[in-house]
Amino acid sequence: MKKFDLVVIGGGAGGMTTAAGAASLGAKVALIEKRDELGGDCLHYGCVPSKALIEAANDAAKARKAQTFGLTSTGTVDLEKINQRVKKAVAHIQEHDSKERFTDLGVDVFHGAASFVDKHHVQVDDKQLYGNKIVVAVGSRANIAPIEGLEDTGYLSNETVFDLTELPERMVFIGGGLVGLEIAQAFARLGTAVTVLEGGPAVLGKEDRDIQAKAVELLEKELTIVVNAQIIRCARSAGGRRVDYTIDGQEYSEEADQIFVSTGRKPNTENLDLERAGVKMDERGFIRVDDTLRTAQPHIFAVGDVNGSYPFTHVAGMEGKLVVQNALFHLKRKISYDYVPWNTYITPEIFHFGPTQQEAAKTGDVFVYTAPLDEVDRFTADEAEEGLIKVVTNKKGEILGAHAIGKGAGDWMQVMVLAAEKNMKIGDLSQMLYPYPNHAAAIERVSNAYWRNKLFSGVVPKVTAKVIRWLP
Ligand SMILES: Cc1cc2nc3c(=O)[nH]c(=O)nc-3n(C[C@H](O)[C@H](O)[C@H](O)COP(=O)(O)OP(=O)(O)OC[C@H]3O[C@@H](n4cnc5c(N)ncnc54)[C@H](O)[C@@H]3O)c2cc1C
Ligand SMILES: NC(=O)c1ccc[n+]([C@@H]2O[C@H](COP(=O)([O-])OP(=O)(O)OC[C@H]3O[C@@H](n4cnc5c(N)ncnc54)[C@H](O)[C@@H]3O)[C@@H](O)[C@H]2O)c1
Repeated sequence: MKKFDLVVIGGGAGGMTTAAGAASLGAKVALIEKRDELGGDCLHYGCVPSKALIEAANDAAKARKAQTFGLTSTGTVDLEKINQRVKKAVAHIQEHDSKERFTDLGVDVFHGAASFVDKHHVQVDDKQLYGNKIVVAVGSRANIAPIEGLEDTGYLSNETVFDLTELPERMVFIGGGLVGLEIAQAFARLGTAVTVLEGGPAVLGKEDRDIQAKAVELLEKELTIVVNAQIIRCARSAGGRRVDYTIDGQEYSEEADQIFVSTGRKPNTENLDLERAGVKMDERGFIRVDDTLRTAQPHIFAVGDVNGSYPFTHVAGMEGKLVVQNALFHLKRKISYDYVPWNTYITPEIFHFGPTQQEAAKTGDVFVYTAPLDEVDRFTADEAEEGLIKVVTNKKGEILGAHAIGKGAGDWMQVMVLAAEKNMKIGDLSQMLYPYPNHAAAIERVSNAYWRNKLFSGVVPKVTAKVIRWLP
């Protein structure tokens, strides 16, 4: 039997970061992945294909609009070719996440579904591996809502949608979370008539209210969003497929060629035999961890989607890095989610960092600085003026939260994370130069609003006026 300092189960974002980090420090590491390729959901069925599809859809939407800005292009869509482009992006990144890269680092890579034999032994196919420490990084998958007739009617999920070869004329999306909205808008931009049926009272409910309102206003120009929709059944119909639902007891139906289901995620913990290792799960099957990411067994850790914290690739990576230190050096470093930003890749993008205005207001006095993007020259030049930026501070001007919706916001707002981590104040952000005319000047604009409030109202202008008159 092979013995390892660290056995990592799951070769996605969390598992790969952990395995690579531990091997680079000299640990003897096994990485077990049940699929043929490493990379996990993010690479194969999540972030990468969805972002490639979004980019292609935005190109199609631009091509269709071309005449309005003096170009000619039809914007005709060939979904098979578009999905080839998506697969090319996946294949390219796969090279970086290849088995060879990990074996070169000294990691022993095993393919097969792993399960626990006991607290230190893991079974993969006919092999048993011993792990002094073990990291569970098995991720999550689509949690398909139990809807009458859905299985027989047939549906798409994030695992099958990128194999479509024909663009559907009409699509219904059940579930308006991040997965649903990003892909729904991409199809709308490719030319599909899209309806999103969301069971809850709102979409993008975690966003700042002004950002959410702007996002919904813009999305509704391209697709239909129905909230409080209680799905009762799906069925085949003469026109293709049908979804029946109620709102406040009133029954409605939506016809579609394809139904896409994005009703949340569930952890991949069923077949791991975690109870043999004494690892505890919550009622939904997510692995319980403490703030050092240890499970009920101090030598077994859980990172990424499977621990139910923040289901993002960058969080899985952050957790993996912490676990390398805690597992190999017996440390008790605590995870902090204080500086976790996320982007919603609808168009225009949403950037989210820290508490929203509404959340921060519950904890004390807050100051809010906002600017609409139509006041920032580059957005005007790009004809992308829809959007806004909002920064929430305490009374000292320290950044609590930063939120934006606008073209490329997920990139140009990144500096806000650094500013908050380094305890910079909003005023500091107007002290750096912004090469004219970049999009990040939105941040300059909002930080200038801070100085305008501080300096140019109240007593300061009265004093400076006197000084100016007094000087020769
Ligand atoms: C459509 C979509 C778009 C997304 N877009 C983004 C985005 O833009 N940005 C972002 O930050 N996040 C995004 N996410 C979320 C992101 O994909 C996840 O948060 C991330 O993949 C979690 O990484 P992980 O390592 O925990 O799990 P995964 O990446 O899922 O990796 C888990 C791995 O474990 C393997 N495995 C499972 N069970 C076993 C077993 N018993 N034995 C061996 N191996 C096993 C799986 O095959 C898989 O390869 C998106 C998700 C979806 C669905
Ligand atoms: N840009 C990104 O970083 C990105 C993109 C996609 C996904 N993700 C991650 O993946 C996670 C999962 O996303 P998701 O969209 O699958 O899940 P989610 O939990 O974010 O959204 C699921 C939605 O489906 C709705 N729903 C559930 N059951 C329903 C039903 N029967 N009928 C109608 N609506 C129903 C829920 O109310 C919810 O709004 C996200 O939380 C996010 O962290 C990130």
